[in-house]
Amino acid sequence: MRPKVLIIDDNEQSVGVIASLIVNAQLTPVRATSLTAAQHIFSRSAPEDFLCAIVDYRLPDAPHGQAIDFTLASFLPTIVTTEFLDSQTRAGILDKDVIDYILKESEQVYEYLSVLLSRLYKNKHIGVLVVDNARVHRARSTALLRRHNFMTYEATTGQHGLEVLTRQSHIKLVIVANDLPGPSGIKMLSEVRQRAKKEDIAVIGLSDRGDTGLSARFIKSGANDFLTQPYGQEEFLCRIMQNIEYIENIELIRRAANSDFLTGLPNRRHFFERAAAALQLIPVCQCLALIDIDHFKKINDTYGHDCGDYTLREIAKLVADTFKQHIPARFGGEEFCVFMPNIKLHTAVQIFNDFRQALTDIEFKFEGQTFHCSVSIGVTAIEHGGISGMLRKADEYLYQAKNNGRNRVEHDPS
Ligand SMILES: Nc1nc2c(ncn2[C@@H]2O[C@H](COP(=O)(O)OP(=O)(O)OP(=O)(O)O)[C@@H](O)[C@H]2O)c(=O)[nH]1
Repeated sequence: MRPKVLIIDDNEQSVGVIASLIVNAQLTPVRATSLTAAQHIFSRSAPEDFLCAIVDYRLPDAPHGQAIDFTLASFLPTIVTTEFLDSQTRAGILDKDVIDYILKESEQVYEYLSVLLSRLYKNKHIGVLVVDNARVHRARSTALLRRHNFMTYEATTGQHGLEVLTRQSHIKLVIVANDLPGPSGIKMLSEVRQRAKKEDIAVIGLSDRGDTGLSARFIKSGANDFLTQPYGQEEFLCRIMQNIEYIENIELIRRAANSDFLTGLPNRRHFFERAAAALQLIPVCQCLALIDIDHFKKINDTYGHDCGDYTLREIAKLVADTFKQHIPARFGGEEFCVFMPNIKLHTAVQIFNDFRQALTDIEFKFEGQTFHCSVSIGVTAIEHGGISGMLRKADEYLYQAKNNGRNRVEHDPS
């Protein structure tokens, strides 16, 4: 079920815009035009159904932000919208532990709201580790992070922090103070950098206002960013968002660079990297197979190119599923490749024969047409010449499989 977002606002126009943003973020808007209506809706729902609430500061039955108190008391992460904002109101809103406030003054502000919503949703799966010996500082940082739906972890020493990092692979950001019992925060940072690059785990160093050299030391030692204490809540959260988005963008770029556009399988370049690394790790008992769809041109010619694309995607799903323990890839055109580390030839040949048989049994359906497909496969376990040598050998067997009538597996002599 899609999480819900409670909108408490009596302005039809802004409710319309906010509701469509919520729908675009794949969430479900639930509307209330007053505090009383919101209380009624909420009394009939489970709090965990809601991702957050978007609350107008001034409502007919709650003119001074009382609706904000209600959503916060109901443990709903709250975003405040307002048409006016003097410094006293702003301070009052920020005092209330809200996620953020949005001034309803331009379309760009609604764009920011949309970013905020999708972040709240994504943050649920992101871990942030706070390493600080000062309990008050730790508590403040984790409270702010939890308000934004992050999973938070705390450590009082660098060693403890490294242990947490080892156990929790979803930690993407570490906030570390320098002054820790035992080795310093900078020492911990250099240990983190031996395990993970800046693009994999972001580190923000905490520096004191009086110590200007510390922030530079953090950056030179591999930190992505630094924060000077005492920090404002808005600055803190902007830095967190910026660093998390940096990690996510790199991940997106990496995924795009490593995968085949049509099928989502790893591409040829990525395959070479992974297979070569696996071969180096265990240089014996490796198998490599080339899988080629039979008479694929006929599918394109008979049912059209879109049907050809559909067939490639369907077969790729089967390849990904069957060989998820191994290293599969789309090599280009109608050819797939699988590298199997640590397997005997006869076991690999059995797996490929089962795969070939399973594929011939599938009835492909595309725009009212039904048809069957088959594949020819060449398998080798001869590691001579590295991955390129194995590919040449597998290609020879694939050629034999095509010549011997297709829909078959040819391999090294047993
Ligand atoms: N739809 C679609 N077709 C592709 C794609 N890449 C390559 N092809 C087509 O795949 C076909 C491959 O044809 P051939 O090399 O003659 O091989 P085949 O028809 O499978 O015959 P055999 O391999 O000898 O069994 C060509 O018509 C290419 O245009 C793609 O991404 N999408």
